[in-house]
Amino acid sequence: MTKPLLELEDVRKLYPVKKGLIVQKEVGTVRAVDGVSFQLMSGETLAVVGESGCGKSTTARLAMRLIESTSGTIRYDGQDITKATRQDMRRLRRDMQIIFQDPYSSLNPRMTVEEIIAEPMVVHNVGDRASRRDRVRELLRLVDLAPYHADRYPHEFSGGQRQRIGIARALSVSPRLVVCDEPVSALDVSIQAQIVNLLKDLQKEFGLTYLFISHGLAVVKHVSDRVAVMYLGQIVEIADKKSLYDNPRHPYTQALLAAAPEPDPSRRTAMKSLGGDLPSPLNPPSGCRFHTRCPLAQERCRSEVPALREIGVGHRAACHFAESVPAFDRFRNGEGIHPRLQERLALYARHKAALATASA
Ligand SMILES: Nc1ncnc2c1ncn2[C@@H]1O[C@H](COP(=O)(O)OP(=O)(O)OP(=O)(O)O)[C@@H](O)[C@H]1O
Repeated sequence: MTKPLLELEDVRKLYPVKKGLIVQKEVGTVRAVDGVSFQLMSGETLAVVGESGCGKSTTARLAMRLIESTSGTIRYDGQDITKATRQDMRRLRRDMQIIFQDPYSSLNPRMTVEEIIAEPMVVHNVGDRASRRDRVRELLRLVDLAPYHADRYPHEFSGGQRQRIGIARALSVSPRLVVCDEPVSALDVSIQAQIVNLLKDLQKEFGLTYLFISHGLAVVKHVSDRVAVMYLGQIVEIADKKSLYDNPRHPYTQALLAAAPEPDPSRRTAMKSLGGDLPSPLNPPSGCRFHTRCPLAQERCRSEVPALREIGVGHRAACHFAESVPAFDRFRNGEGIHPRLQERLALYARHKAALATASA
């Protein structure tokens, strides 16, 4: 039986908002992450998906304790890291590495590829100069680059190659947990699949555990074992991949699936046409946070907060009507679909058609 490598229990990150020129007064709180709980099992990939601003990156940074949580417990390999000392954290950081979204800005342009990849080994005092040199070349081969690339600079590489360098750097200290913060979002669609496949191969070879952050469900379909969907700082649905894609129970997950069948750049506009703007985490709606955009919302959704409850084996959703939300298969075929949602989908289809005409 596998053990959780990472556990978050009711974790919150609140940012006070202050105003005033001379005397600063607290005027509100941004609820960036608001009561998030999940377990990430050793060797699995959990994808955290949601629109921009829903708190995915904050969750990732909290998990690695790159930022301090306001409340809640974060356990890494059974140890509560919110209470870990600096020294403990230094040791643990070697075990948890991060791959960033933008391969253009995350590599220091003044450093050679060798220096970039070796940097975590230097920071964590791993090996001597000669062994680090060998390790860099071995890592370059692992990510399908050539050993002679070690002496070059980042600007000499394409986006996909730079991301391979970022991956080699993360793996240089043999971590167990790798946080992948939108690692393919900045890349061409044709390159995305190559990087996703590389990450999957490396996971198999080294038994890595991935926390994979993405704003689109299409990207994580091939890489994840389980998926958590976030909305305004909270997880609204979490399930194994098959249940989530075949039988999404939260109207927001359904909207994400309907609006973004493939990773295309018009996605965010598409979400707008599905149900208004994303509310601010500074002043989130009462009751169910999704009620202001939900085509199925009823009176109680405005006042009663839905719990994230079990609706199937390992499948949890935070919707008062999770059991009665139309099944996605029928939904996809246009039958049994709620009229208001149908209207929104028609609007989306018109919007896409208009985009296609405009770009023709
Ligand atoms: N240091 C900060 N101070 C105040 N608010 C913050 C801070 N960091 C993040 N936030 C807010 O917290 C919310 C969640 O941010 P976060 O970056 O985690 O979202 P995200 O889902 O990762 O979005 P993106 O995909 O755009 O990175 C946002 O509304 C953001 O503006």
